[in-house]
Amino acid sequence: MMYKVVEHFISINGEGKRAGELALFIRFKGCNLTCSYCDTMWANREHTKFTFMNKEEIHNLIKESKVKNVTLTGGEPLLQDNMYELLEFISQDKSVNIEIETNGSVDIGTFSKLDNPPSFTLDYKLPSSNMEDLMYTNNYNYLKNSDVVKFVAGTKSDLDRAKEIIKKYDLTNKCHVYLSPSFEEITPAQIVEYMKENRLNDVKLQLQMHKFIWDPEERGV
Ligand SMILES: C[S@@+](CC[C@H](N)C(=O)[O-])C[C@H]1O[C@@H](n2cnc3c(N)ncnc32)[C@H](O)[C@@H]1O
Ligand SMILES: Nc1nc2[nH]cc(C(=O)O)c2c(=O)[nH]1
Ligand code: SF4
Ligand SMILES: [Mg+2]
Repeated sequence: MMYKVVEHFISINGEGKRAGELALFIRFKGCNLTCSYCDTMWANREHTKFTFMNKEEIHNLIKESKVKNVTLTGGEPLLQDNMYELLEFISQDKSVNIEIETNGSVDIGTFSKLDNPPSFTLDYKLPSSNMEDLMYTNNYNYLKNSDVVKFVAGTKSDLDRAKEIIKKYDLTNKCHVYLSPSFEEITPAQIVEYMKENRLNDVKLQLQMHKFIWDPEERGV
């Protein structure tokens, strides 16, 4: 099976549990959502060029990189045909930590049953994304304590909704919970204020570190 890869690069992970650590990023083409704030819409467009890679080539890329942390992102990585087969293959290599950035609309149930399952960073798309209706909340039954549920907020009402969802599904007792500003739509300080006012314990503010280090529009960093 072949997978559509639009870019791969080594950087520090700007997001997630391993933020600040080196990671190899593999970005897959295409997405089923159109979030209002998406910073990688280019990867989702029909005309965007890609390279077909098979599972052995992807595993070789990982081995040759000599980087332990691998982030599969996109686009929506879990929508590639036969993603299960790729994950089954690369997860046999216990020397790598696989993280998957996924949008919260795709069922992660089958992937979480792998022998050595990857860590998921599962978004819950808030109202200002315009994608909330497509969230598949049954996924919260499959969360492991190494996973993350992430809320990208652009408004105060987004934060209210995130608070409700965290409570409704008891997320802080199931996994890590991150709140992240939709870049330049709300300030990190406003999120911290909200966390203080609402005593949001066990929730972490997360900033996209790479957008502070490099030009926020730059690709491949
Ligand atoms: C580009 S997405 C790719 C993976 C998957 N489609 C998803 O949405 O999780 C990777 C992460 O970047 C976040 N993101 C995209 N645009 C952003 C923005 N403008 N500000 C903050 N985070 C953003 C997404 O919410 C997601 O957590
Ligand atoms: N440095 C860096 N860290 C990231 N963490 C998640 C990313 C993504 O686009 O999914 C990303 C990215 O594009 N760059
Ligand atoms: S789900 Fe992810 S890749 Fe798709 S539009 Fe939203 S942020 Fe962009
Ligand atoms: Mg995600």
